[in-house]
Amino acid sequence: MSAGFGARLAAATADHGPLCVGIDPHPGLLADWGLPDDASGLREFGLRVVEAVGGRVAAVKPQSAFFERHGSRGVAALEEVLAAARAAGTLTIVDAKRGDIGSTMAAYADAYLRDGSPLAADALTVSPYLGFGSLQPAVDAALETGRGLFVLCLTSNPEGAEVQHARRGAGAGVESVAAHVAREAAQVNAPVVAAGDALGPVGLVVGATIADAAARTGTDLAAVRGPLLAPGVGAQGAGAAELAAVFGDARRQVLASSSRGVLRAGPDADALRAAARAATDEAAQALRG
Ligand SMILES: O=c1ccn([C@@H]2O[C@H](COP(=O)(O)O)[C@@H](O)[C@H]2O)c(=O)[nH]1
Repeated sequence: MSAGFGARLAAATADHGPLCVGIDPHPGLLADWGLPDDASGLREFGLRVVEAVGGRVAAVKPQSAFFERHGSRGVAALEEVLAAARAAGTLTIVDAKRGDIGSTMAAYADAYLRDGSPLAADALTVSPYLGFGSLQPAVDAALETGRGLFVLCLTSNPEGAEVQHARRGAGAGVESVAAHVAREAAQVNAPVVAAGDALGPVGLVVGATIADAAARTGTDLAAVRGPLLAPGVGAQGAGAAELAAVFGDARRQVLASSSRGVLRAGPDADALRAAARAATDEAAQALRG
């Protein structure tokens, strides 16, 4: 891969708009689509989404949990969906929220961020709650291979606040956990951006549902100089107004993410495409206007 993830994502959003379509094969959606709740159903579901929106949206984001439900066959289906998205020229983000001590994190990095791995994606969601430093092997792999990370920062669920808004440090150095995560990501991105990339490889997950939490926690999203993955659009209730209000100055870094909001239009490919187009237009108006 020649360009870094931040640069590739910036190019993809310039071409297709700031939307990522989540591939979340919920049991209920599989039933609505007339597919069995087994590995063959997952595979068909994922491939139909890629067929409908591949080459038309900036990225797709398979949710690993729904594939893991069906064990090794489910993971094999995820591998096929990733390969199909790659073949369609669409960026892939595996939403697996991995995080562990450094040596185990290195194994996760090998699985999701190394050339030739069957689960390799363009980016991976990771959890910083074993300490941001525990993510270093994944940061190194992302920098080496031109891939990216999205680190959980201010997640879309209300329970996230009890950890992410908590204060750490002492004296003048007191800051929220979310602000600390953002500052650590900014430090990795700074040299990459200084070298000319539009965005660095370490992004954050910041829910479109968090209202004014970035300001309340002192989290400087624009300063991260990395992409901001914004789940919560559609089924969780956020739309254009929320995207514009949450991200303010950082709005050009945002990749809005919608799963059920698009997937409920399926299984018809034209209907899926139309739902993705409408969600893209709404996000573009909120974030690029
Ligand atoms: O803060 C977060 C982080 C990840 N997610 C994931 O995004 C999708 C949302 O699905 P919708 O159907 O669009 O609600 C899902 O895979 C979550 O695990 C999130 O929602 N919030």
